[in-house]
Amino acid sequence: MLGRNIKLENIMNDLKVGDGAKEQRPFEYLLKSAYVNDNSVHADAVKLKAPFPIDPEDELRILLQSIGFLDLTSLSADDTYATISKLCCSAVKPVHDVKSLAGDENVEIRTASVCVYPNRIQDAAKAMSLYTSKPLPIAAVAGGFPSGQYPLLTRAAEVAWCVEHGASEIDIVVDRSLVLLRKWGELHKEVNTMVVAGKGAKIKVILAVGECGSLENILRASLVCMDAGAHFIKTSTGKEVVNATLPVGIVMCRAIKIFYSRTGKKVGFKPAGGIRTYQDVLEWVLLIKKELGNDWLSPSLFRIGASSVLASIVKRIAVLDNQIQESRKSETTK
Ligand SMILES: O=C[C@H](O)COP(=O)(O)O
Repeated sequence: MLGRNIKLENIMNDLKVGDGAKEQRPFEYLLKSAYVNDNSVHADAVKLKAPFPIDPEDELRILLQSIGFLDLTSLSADDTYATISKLCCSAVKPVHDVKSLAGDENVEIRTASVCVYPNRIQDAAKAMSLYTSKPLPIAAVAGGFPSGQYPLLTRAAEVAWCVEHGASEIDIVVDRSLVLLRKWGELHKEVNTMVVAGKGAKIKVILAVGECGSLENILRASLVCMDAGAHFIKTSTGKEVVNATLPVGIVMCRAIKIFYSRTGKKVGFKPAGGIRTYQDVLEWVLLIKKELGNDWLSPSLFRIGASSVLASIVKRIAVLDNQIQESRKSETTK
């Protein structure tokens, strides 16, 4: 038996709220009463759309920091060693020297991890060893990615296999039918089984929000996945028609906040899928700052999953770097 079979109604009775006091209401009550006001969430999301203009030095700092949040991803059916090697090379040296920074600050700019299919884990490990003496974590997708429509036994075995072959982070998918049919006990069991199979690896649970039916389902599924042991909750696989959106991000962050206030446990958040531009990244960073605060602005609690946003960030960094240097020059010649 790979996982502990925990009954949802028995699990949360003794959880604590943030101040250490006992939470009286059981988790099941919280789950049943969890409610989303869709209109107000959508209105809050619109406010995140207009954070510009930002001071160039602040923007540069945020974009450089955001590289460190990236799970630099390649999840294509035609990935080969060559693709993964290129990915790893970009991950360990994502930008050329930024002249407006001190030299040693440049050395620290790397992505949080690389994210690949299980069969490419060893390619990533090999390539990483060629490019750096301090390899980045390798994340693998598993658990019947991207659909989750496979037996739990093989999905859990896939998680264990990935860990044995060198992945320290596993991005698993949920079976969307359990969310749509609100089978929360079964969802809890599935996620917990895969967490246990990961033997301590960081488990990011992908809800595939575009296929969850409603914001309320997303809120409830987020709570269940965290209670089942998810270290991160993640929006999307990148393969759904609708992937990461700001309203969904708000709801998932609020679930993280509720869970934290009940348990004192900080669960991470990973938007992924369709994040393509540096403006998207700025919006997600702002969302985290507003909803969860600066504590979450760290790779241990915030990741961005993206296969093709890095080029946009790097291009913008070069523009800002030039702009800052020009303005420093003109300051000194005054
Ligand atoms: O987990 C990451 C996603 O697969 C990335 O999606 P993307 O290719 O739309 O950036």
